[in-house]
Amino acid sequence: MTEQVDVVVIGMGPGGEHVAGELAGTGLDVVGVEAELVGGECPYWGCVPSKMMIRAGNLLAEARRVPGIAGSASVSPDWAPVAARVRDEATDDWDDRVAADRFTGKGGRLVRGRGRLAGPGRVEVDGQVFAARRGIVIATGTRPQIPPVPGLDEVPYWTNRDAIAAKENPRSLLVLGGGSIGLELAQVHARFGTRVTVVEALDGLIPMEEPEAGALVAEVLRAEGLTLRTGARASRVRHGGDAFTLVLEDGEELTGDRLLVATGRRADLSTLGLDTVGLDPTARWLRTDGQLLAAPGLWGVGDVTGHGAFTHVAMYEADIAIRAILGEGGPDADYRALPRVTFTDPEVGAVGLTEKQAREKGLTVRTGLSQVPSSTRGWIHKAGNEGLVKLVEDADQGVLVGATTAGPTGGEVMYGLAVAIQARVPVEELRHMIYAYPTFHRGVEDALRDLRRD
Ligand SMILES: Cc1cc2nc3c(=O)[nH]c(=O)nc-3n(C[C@H](O)[C@H](O)[C@H](O)COP(=O)(O)OP(=O)(O)OC[C@H]3O[C@@H](n4cnc5c(N)ncnc54)[C@H](O)[C@@H]3O)c2cc1C
Ligand SMILES: NC(=O)c1ccc[n+]([C@@H]2O[C@H](COP(=O)([O-])OP(=O)(O)OC[C@H]3O[C@@H](n4cnc5c(N)ncnc54)[C@H](O)[C@@H]3O)[C@@H](O)[C@H]2O)c1
Repeated sequence: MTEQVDVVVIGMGPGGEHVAGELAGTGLDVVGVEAELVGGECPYWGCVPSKMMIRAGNLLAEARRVPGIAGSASVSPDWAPVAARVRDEATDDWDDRVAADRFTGKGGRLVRGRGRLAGPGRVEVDGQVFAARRGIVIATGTRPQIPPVPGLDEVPYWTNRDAIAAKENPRSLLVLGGGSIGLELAQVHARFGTRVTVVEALDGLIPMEEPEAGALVAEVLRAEGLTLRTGARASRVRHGGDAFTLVLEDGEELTGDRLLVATGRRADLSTLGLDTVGLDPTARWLRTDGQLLAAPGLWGVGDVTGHGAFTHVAMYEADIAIRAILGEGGPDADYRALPRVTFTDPEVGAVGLTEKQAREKGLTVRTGLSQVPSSTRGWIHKAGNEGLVKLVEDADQGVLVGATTAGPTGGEVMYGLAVAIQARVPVEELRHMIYAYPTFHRGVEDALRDLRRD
């Protein structure tokens, strides 16, 4: 039995839910297919609960900064309210009824199960086949990429899902991977009293961002008592007597009650029936054009496209696909000003290219750097003022192509620079505008002054 509908969306995470909900709201006959929870990784095991944990950890850190500035404070960390908030407020105990009702309330039809393509314009879910008149959208996200470390597949390691669902914070935690997931969760747990060790294979932390930002975060984490091993590869993992042992290539052995593997994420295209529409099921990402089209009548949005594993990218791409499916047209996807925030403390905001990426593109690069502690606001702020602003200029064009803003509210400070990069505001123009005193974003003015040819 084949059922005719207008649109089928496979995967109802932030990207898929947005496409499906908006299109259903226009009166189209939309089927949303979801194998797990409507809402996807972000609200149940990602952004939202992790940021609740970070909010709690940051409160503890702020309280510990009271001495010398505002008297004294005694802090007794307790994970119970954090775990309760994650259960009760963020995830409804991992129940997606509210999200499912939100979609069906717009007129959409939710089909629970695993969807796969069954030829052009057709999707199969557990034997049920839907033929889509207007289009199909693949929004199936990513899952953790587990590295081939000997022994790892035999031990009960944590992924982000276990870490988010944990009712207790462990006494000690090994974190494999010093990217966003690893560092955000590492710092939170350390602030709650867990002994944390981070092992990162590359030479610095958050290696996809500017090395200055990684070095700054490393300095702060070390000062907070975390043990960091960068440029370190695990050669074996063991588990016994309730403890994990990570053996590094240089022979060092690290132990912990829990092991969190946060070594990146990957899309799994192998089970989506892509071969039935002439696409490569062994590809790393679903390749799309500027309108997010992967093949005639087939769109891809979100993590699965490989343009940046962020909820805001999924939502942005969803909007483009919605317009394309409705035949409204509109500009192609433009990732020049793609913003990222690693929600460590200091927060690391970043947008556009890093200096290295700009040089690899053959641009004539000038960089400018300023330090938050030497700005007026940073000096006033005192404890917890670590941070920097780094700008990357295309010197031939006289415009910024990248920026990093680490520090208190670093993610918010980044916004103005994202506008500058997106709108190609001339650096000369940025140099001659007024920056409110004494804000953290005045560090941008200092960094502009520092722009020089290297
Ligand atoms: C710990 C953590 C913290 C994060 N923090 C942030 C943050 O602060 N800010 C930010 O922007 N991003 C953050 N992210 C990333 C963010 O969660 C993802 O970028 C976002 O969820 C991607 O949305 P998506 O719709 O592409 O995919 P997903 O959210 O992965 O949703 C895909 C959905 O598709 C379903 N699915 C897969 N295959 C099928 C199939 N064949 N049939 C039916 N359904 C299927 C899955 O069950 C899932 O529900 C974080 C991620 C993690 C893990
Ligand atoms: N604040 C945010 O927006 C936020 C937060 C968390 C996650 N995310 C998204 O989720 C994605 C996945 O997060 P992630 O932290 O898993 O990936 P990541 O790519 O950010 O970092 C993974 C890190 O693990 C390292 N690594 C890989 N293999 C290793 C090994 N065998 N041993 C030691 N280190 C190894 C990598 O060099 C890298 O630094 C991020 O890229 C990001 O897009 C976003």
